[in-house]
Amino acid sequence: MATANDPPSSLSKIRHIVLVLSGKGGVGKSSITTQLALSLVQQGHSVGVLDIDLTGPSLPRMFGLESKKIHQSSKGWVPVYTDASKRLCVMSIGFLLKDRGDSVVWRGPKKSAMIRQFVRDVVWGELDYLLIDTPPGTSDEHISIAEQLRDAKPDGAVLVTTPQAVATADVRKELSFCRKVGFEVLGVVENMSGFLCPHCAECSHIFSKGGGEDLAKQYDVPYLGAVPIDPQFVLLIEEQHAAAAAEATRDHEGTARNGSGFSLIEMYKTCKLCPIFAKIAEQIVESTKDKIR
Ligand SMILES: Nc1ncnc2c1ncn2[C@@H]1O[C@H](COP(=O)(O)OP(=O)(O)OP(=O)(O)O)[C@@H](O)[C@H]1O
Ligand code: SF4
Repeated sequence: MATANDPPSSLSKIRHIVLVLSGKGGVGKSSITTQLALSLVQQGHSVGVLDIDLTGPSLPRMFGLESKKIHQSSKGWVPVYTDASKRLCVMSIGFLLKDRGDSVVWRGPKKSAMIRQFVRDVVWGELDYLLIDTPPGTSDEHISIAEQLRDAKPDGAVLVTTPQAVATADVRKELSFCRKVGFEVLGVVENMSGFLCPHCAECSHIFSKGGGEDLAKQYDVPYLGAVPIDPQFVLLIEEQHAAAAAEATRDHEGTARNGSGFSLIEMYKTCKLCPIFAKIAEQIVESTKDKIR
């Protein structure tokens, strides 16, 4: 018989659970989660992505799924699949809002209840990786997810920072949070580490550099790599957004639907950040391969 301490059965067929955290907002946590998911899928893994940023959910847009809604099955909420191959699915509060512009202004208990539902009532099925994208800082959402995952043995957390001292200072708080709640730190990623010129692929370090690597050394945690700002990645997301909007309009008008033809998984292969993330994903696979949940 299941007891209160048993891990949620919704997570029982998930091999690895990895959280993505950052101390500061806007450092690119959702972009990192998205690209990590795409890289893991390209390497043959099945991936689910849970967005617990309840006040600023950006994953539906990142994955071109803004017009999608969640379906309820007899077993619970069915996440949204990005394509017919069913290798990548996403769950976000963004799919539950009536209007994309609706804001979520909730106190702690309501947020905790929502996160509990996201962990327990989603039909994730069999997955190699569940990536959990969190809001910045160490807020109600973080405490709730730590409580919900207490018995589910998550593999650990990836911390995202930008190179500047102000961002790395905030990541220190995140490191201390991970230690308090028992999340292993799988590594630090330094995002927005230089600017990739779209013309010649030269990387200019417009901010300082090396803050993420220094932090990793100081705290004796793995450094997973530096990710430059790539304007092509922003264009890719915009292009996908336009394709998804056109598809939603066709649906609305009742035009025969054959999909937008845009596959983020395929298109991402053309992005200069793709090989960088392939290496980051390989390191995460290596560090989690012997962990059994
Ligand atoms: N390496 C990158 N190259 C190009 N654009 C990037 C990169 N990283 C992030 N961005 C862009 O910066 C913006 C903010 O990124 P993102 O939404 O991922 O940040 P976040 O840390 O998740 O924000 P929030 O604080 O809202 O959770 C987005 O428009 C994203 O496309
Ligand atoms: S990096 Fe090279 S190609 Fe890019 S803007 Fe500068 S000079 Fe021009």
